[in-house]
Amino acid sequence: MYRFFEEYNEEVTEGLTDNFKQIIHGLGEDTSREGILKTPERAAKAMQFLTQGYDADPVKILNDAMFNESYDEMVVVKDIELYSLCEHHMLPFFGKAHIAYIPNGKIVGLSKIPRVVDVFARRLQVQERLTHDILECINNTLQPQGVAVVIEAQHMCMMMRGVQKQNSVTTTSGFRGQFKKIETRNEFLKLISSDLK
Ligand SMILES: Nc1nc2c(ncn2[C@@H]2O[C@H](COP(=O)(O)OP(=O)(O)OP(=O)(O)O)[C@@H](O)[C@H]2O)c(=O)[nH]1
Ligand SMILES: [Zn+2]
Repeated sequence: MYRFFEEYNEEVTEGLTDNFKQIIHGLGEDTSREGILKTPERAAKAMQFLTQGYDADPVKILNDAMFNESYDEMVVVKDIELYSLCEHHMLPFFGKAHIAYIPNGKIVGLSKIPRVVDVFARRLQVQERLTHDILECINNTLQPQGVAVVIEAQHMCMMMRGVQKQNSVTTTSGFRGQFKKIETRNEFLKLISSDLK
């Protein structure tokens, strides 16, 4: 889901470039200065890159890589790095997602799980909805016996500005199916907190 230069939508790039020029001017900068001359266009492309998740179909990503398999133990993919933008300030929040599911006759290609994380992270988000979007997408598409999502993230809007707390980490989680059971949930939480590599 990584855009290449050719794939930037020209009309969108032009519109965003004009707007970024105004923003930069509004901030008191000289938009004709050499170092800044191309910045509106760079920013327009950067923002399109960071929100490319709107164009992707996470259901298709999962559906195209599902295989019949009788394995019915927990599958855990942990420490998936993620970068998103908070919808309130459009500043980054970033951290890790830990995801598990228990198959119900079908497994999914492992790389597709981080891909689904990226599809939802590369949009304007709040951490709670990001967690929920990933959870529901895997639950509805793979229809496993259970699915669990934990996200730990730091929000630049709480670090660089506003309350200016550098060390707070926000954790959100969601559980479906078998993970509603305390033993299953505990096994997952133990696996994601272990240092086993
Ligand atoms: N629940 C939730 N809140 C978020 C997330 N990202 C940013 N926020 C918060 O969104 C809130 C917006 O609050 P407002 O009072 O409207 O905005 P603000 O005046 O800029 O708030 P401060 O950040 O406290 O200065 C802030 O409390 C942010 O910390 C998120 O992913 N989830
Ligand atoms: Zn914010």
